[in-house]
Amino acid sequence: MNAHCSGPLDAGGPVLLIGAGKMGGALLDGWLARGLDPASVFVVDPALPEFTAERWRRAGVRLGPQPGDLSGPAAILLAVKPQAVEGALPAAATFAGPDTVVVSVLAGTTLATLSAGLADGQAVVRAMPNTPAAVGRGVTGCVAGGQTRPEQRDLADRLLRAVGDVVWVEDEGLIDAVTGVSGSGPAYVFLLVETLARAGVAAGLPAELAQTLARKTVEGAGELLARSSEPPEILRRNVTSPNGTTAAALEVLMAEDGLAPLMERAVAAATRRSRELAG
Ligand SMILES: NC(=O)C1=CN([C@@H]2O[C@H](COP(=O)(O)OP(=O)(O)OC[C@H]3O[C@@H](n4cnc5c(N)ncnc54)[C@H](OP(=O)(O)O)[C@@H]3O)[C@@H](O)[C@H]2O)C=CC1
Ligand SMILES: O=C(O)[C@@H]1CCC=N1
Repeated sequence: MNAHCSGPLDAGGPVLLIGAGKMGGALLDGWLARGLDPASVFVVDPALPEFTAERWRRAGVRLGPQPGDLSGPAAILLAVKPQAVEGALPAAATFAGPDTVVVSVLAGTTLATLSAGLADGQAVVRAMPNTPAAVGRGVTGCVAGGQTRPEQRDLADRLLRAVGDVVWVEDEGLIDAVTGVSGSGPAYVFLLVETLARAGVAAGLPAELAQTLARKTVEGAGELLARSSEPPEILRRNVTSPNGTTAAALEVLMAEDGLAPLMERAVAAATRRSRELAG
């Protein structure tokens, strides 16, 4: 089952989200959009803006549970900043039961760090989603800790697959590069829109028109890529007439000092930062 399949999402028990900012909020919105029963969702986040809190409260999500309100949820989704992990793990440990799977989306926070803050034998999954999860179009790379039973891994998979595609790796070391490509990747695409619009202005377009054209172009190209079975290279070639305008632009972008080495450096920097966050 994936985000595009029918049938409401069923976690088989309560789900507790700890940290409901940009990523946690995107996951929660994705779950609700996929039909997860709001009454089974609990949120701990002392910093929720009131309009967001009110929207979720009205949807039936339960905010600010106390330990007596919830014991041993099926899953705890940890989505605080990596720097806040030490404050959040004790809360996760308080709510977790022996069968709870704790799924962390924290960049650079290792399975070992998570396990050290939880009860012995607690099932843990380290996941790296991305914000298109909010519209059911995310992609998440995950690795399961050794104590995680198959049905707990399946639950983590269901929660993450409800908001997009999911890939599992066996080697935790790969999650840093997953972060560099897909976790951070949406930002590179949004930057592309911004810079394409600015380049349009530099080429003589009014700013608003340049922004519309850049945004619609990336939206349309993404949709075409999503719907086509062709690899991106063929889609690129389909735009490129011999000796035409695209060829002129690609000569710049595909030069030795063009986009490829720049993207390689960017992804390497993100990957390195993810490793640094692990301490
Ligand atoms: N944004 C993204 O695209 C992605 C983010 N991630 C990961 O997701 C995690 C969250 O990132 P993001 O959503 O951007 O960050 P946000 O700051 O938007 O969200 C984190 C939320 O958690 C709250 N919080 C802090 N401490 C606690 C606590 N002890 N208990 C409950 N809530 C707490 C924060 O409050 P306050 O503001 O007061 O600190 C904030 O509201 C990070 O670890 C990041 O690495 C992973 C993939 C993609
Ligand atoms: O920038 C970050 O650290 C997080 C992880 C991936 C996307 N945002």
